[in-house]
Amino acid sequence: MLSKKQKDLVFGAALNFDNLSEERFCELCRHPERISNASDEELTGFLQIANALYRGGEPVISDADYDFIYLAELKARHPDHPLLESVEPEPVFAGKTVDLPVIMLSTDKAYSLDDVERWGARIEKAAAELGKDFTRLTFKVTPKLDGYAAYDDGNLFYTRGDGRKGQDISRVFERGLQVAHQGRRGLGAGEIVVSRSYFDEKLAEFFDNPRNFQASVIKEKELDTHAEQAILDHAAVFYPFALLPSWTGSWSALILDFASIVKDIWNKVDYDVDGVILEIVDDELKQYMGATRHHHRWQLAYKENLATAEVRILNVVPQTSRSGRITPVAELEPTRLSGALLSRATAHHYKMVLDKGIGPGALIRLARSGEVIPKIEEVLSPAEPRVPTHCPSCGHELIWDNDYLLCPNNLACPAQISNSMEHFFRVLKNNDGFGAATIKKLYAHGIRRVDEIYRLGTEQFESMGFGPKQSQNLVDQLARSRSETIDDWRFLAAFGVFRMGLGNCERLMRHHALTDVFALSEADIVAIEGFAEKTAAVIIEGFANIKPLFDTLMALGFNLQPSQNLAANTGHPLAGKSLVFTGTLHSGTRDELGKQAKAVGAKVGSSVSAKTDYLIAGDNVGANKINAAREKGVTVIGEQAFLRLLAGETL
Ligand SMILES: NC(=O)c1ccc[n+]([C@@H]2O[C@H](COP(=O)([O-])OP(=O)(O)OC[C@H]3O[C@@H](n4cnc5c(N)ncnc54)[C@H](O)[C@@H]3O)[C@@H](O)[C@H]2O)c1
Ligand SMILES: [Zn+2]
Repeated sequence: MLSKKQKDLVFGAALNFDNLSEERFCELCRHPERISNASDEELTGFLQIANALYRGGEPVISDADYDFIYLAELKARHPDHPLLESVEPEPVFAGKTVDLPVIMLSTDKAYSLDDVERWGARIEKAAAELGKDFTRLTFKVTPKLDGYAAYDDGNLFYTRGDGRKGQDISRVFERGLQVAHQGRRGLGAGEIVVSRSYFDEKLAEFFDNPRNFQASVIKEKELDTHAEQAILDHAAVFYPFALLPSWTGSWSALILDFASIVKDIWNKVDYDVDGVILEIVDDELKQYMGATRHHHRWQLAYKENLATAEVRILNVVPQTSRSGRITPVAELEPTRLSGALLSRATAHHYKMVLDKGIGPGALIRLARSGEVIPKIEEVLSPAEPRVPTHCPSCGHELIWDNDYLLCPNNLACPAQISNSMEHFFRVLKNNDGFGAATIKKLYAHGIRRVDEIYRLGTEQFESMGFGPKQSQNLVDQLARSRSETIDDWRFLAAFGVFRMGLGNCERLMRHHALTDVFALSEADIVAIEGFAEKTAAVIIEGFANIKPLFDTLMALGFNLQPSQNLAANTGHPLAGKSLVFTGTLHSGTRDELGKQAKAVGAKVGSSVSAKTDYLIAGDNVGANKINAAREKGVTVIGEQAFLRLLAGETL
């Protein structure tokens, strides 16, 4: 149950327990996994209450749980939900709100270098649009203070509130709060923070956590004596972001040394820090990029997800995959890791199970990777492994295929057939309701192929034990999956041909039309970059195997979108494009880069015309030249963007 103080925070934030009883709220706190069964009303109610408690200094769940479980659930259900698109408000205490001098937003979050690089690519694009040289931009990295956000305009002091209206808390300066580093007033946005070492030494017995303490500093009522003392001791201060220690440098310097820069900045201050903030130092570009309702596009919070845990394996069970390979799935002592409750992990294959001793009782180290079921990377203490001899699904004898155990009974193995059907709908993506449970039921009623599913009507679904509403929904979803457009490469990938996942299908179809894939020779496939000689024969055999099903489904009719690049006839993003280089380049001479571009099928010209696709602008290019190119409809890109295109990536 919640304490009186916590309940006051909820009511103070104009929330109540109408949609979600207090009991249910507490139940969902204790059992995060149950949030997936909560209704939408319960979920949003839960988030709002948890947020009000967090802002009021009484968090009931960890930040990682909040982000990775509860908020993630809302993101998965309703990516455009208004709660996700605005700043999470602070509860309004009894006082009145005032307009903030500037809008204070939240931050966009990144948890991997990939996320950071995607952000960089957006900045590079914006820079090119403004005719700015990306390589010359300065980036700044500062510690992300985990305190209480506030704004100091030199006259009044405000809380962040909902980002647009906050509360006047000027009183805390009257109480003696200092600006960090004996800074002056009026330095804008920052956070009220308390020294980590001081908190541990002097405050930990009186406050649950620093957040709890920070919230107490701004309370209207008289200050707790410990809080008062912390202010007088200058352990609690207002830290304007402008005074934070920082790293600055170019994008390439940042990316090259990312891990050590982050580590260094992270540990620079003796305050709670929950990440680092990356931003560009260029007012014009910042203004150009602007903000969503939630965050500035020129700023990014990088957080780390370092948690690992030592976990005991309870049992290892074999699972037959779509391709017949047997996956070893370890059942674990349920373990909480950066927010998620994990109870299963997979080993790569049975060879690894044997080599590393992945058996019941083994101790492993798990790291959270963003996948739902993590992979076992490290075995700390091995145990006797058990290797199955027969397929857990069909009972057929298993054979070894290199490192893998394989069920060769692919035509009649229930697991392989069901998983293939499930795979089809999952890859197609434009449908709902054909998950494992549905497919299992269909299999039990004799369904073996996807085309059979497409022929079912509501009556047949009902006769198989689906309710009337669900039956209608399944029929509607089947119709939807045939009427909504599907990229042709995605359609091909849904058949699950060995080695023909989404990436390879897309690559293949930049060169060949869907109807031609069954006539391809090994040489045709090997000629495409990214396909190895060894796999070409397997791929052709795989296509031959799916041909009957493919033809049947095509006859049913799907709304397929042919791939674009057929005309250029090589898969490369620069193929068939005309380029012009200008300005000082750093990664090679104009001639060298031109040659490389030609090698992938680009045409290189010396002056810009309406036929030019890309103007690659190095350093020291005048704005006039860039504007003139743009007026002709030419895309202006920087050297880095060009290098990425050259490497086969898209912008
Ligand atoms: N545990 C819970 O119950 C609970 C509930 C709600 C929210 N949360 C946590 O709060 C987070 C969202 O809070 P948020 O909206 O404040 O977003 P945020 O965590 O992204 O923080 C954004 C804020 O960072 C601050 N900041 C700190 N250092 C900065 C720097 N160097 N430069 C610029 N700004 C800096 C600014 O005040 C800015 O407003 C979630 O990720 C979640 O983890 C937890
Ligand atoms: Zn089998």
